[in-house]
Amino acid sequence: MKIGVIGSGALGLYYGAMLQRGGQDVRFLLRRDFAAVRAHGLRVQSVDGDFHLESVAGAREASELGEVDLVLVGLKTFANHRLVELVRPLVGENTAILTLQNGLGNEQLLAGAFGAQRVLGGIAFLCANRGKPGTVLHLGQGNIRLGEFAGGLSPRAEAIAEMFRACGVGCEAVADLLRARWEKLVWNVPFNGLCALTGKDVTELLEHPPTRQQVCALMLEVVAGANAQGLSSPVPAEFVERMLSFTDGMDHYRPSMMIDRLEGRPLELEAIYGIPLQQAAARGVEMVRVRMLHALLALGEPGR
Ligand SMILES: NC(=O)C1=CN([C@@H]2O[C@H](COP(=O)(O)OP(=O)(O)OC[C@H]3O[C@@H](n4cnc5c(N)ncnc54)[C@H](OP(=O)(O)O)[C@@H]3O)[C@@H](O)[C@H]2O)C=CC1
Ligand SMILES: CC(C)(CO)C(=O)C(=O)O
Repeated sequence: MKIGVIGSGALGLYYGAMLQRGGQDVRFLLRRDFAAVRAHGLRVQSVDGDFHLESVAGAREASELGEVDLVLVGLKTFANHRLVELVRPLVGENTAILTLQNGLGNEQLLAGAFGAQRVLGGIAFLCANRGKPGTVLHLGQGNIRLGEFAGGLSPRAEAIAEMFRACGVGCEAVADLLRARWEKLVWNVPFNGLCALTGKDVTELLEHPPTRQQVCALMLEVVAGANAQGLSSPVPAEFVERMLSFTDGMDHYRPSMMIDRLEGRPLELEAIYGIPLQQAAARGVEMVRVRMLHALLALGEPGR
């Protein structure tokens, strides 16, 4: 498969590298890493074993990548105002577009520009950070759950999931993408925001009983928001316990929103807070703690 990666940071470089190592024809839209990758290839430092790709196809302009079978989107959502123009040159008659970004609203944006039938979304359970230029750090996890924006289990989603698995990435096709997106928000809403706001990592938050309790309360609010959306089946309250014990297993992980705040970049507030708050409120669920967290995060944004 010809695959084009738009947004080649921690997530885009990691999955793109795995797919290339597994035999796919991958090309990357590169910015910060362009010169390093051109000179030395791409290095993946991974908990599953390091590897190096000597020859990597990359360009600084999307128009140089050519049409592909599959576009993988790994932009931060705060760069979504550029998303459509960056993806457009890669789209041919049969191109599918898979966004692995966090939060809500990304598939809608792509569907509005390219048609809902082209668009898939994926939820990445990945802990990856950027290393020095030309290097990506895979700290843990990596499984993906992906599905059609239009809903239902399609042969195309199954085939893409199979391709990821063949390249060493755990991947499952799901029929209800919206449910999977809300489940991911159960993790992202408390941890991304609280870590960005406090400068504490996930382990520090969970080892302090009062903040653990707040994490839990935030998760329950998101579950209530999710269950107002008419999902194929409700997200059970026990899901919160599962997310907490999953995170207990992470060793001082710093979510990317925390790193963005520490490094002075904008935060993915609209996709992870603004749109979920609107969608929950539209169905009669007011997520009060989430609203407070969103307000405090927005207050600290650059330029405010
Ligand atoms: N990192 C992770 O483990 C996970 C991330 N996610 C989600 O995946 C998405 C990507 O996250 P992550 O990889 O961490 O983010 P990064 O900041 O590491 O990567 C984003 C990439 O997009 C590039 N980019 C931004 N604007 C443009 C533009 N106008 N033109 C070209 N490239 C551009 C950046 O360029 P430049 O090289 O100049 O910085 C960077 O390479 C987010 O939605 C995140 O929430 C989801 C699960 C796990
Ligand atoms: C839940 C986690 C940390 C990794 O599985 C993640 O995907 C994220 O940072 O968004």
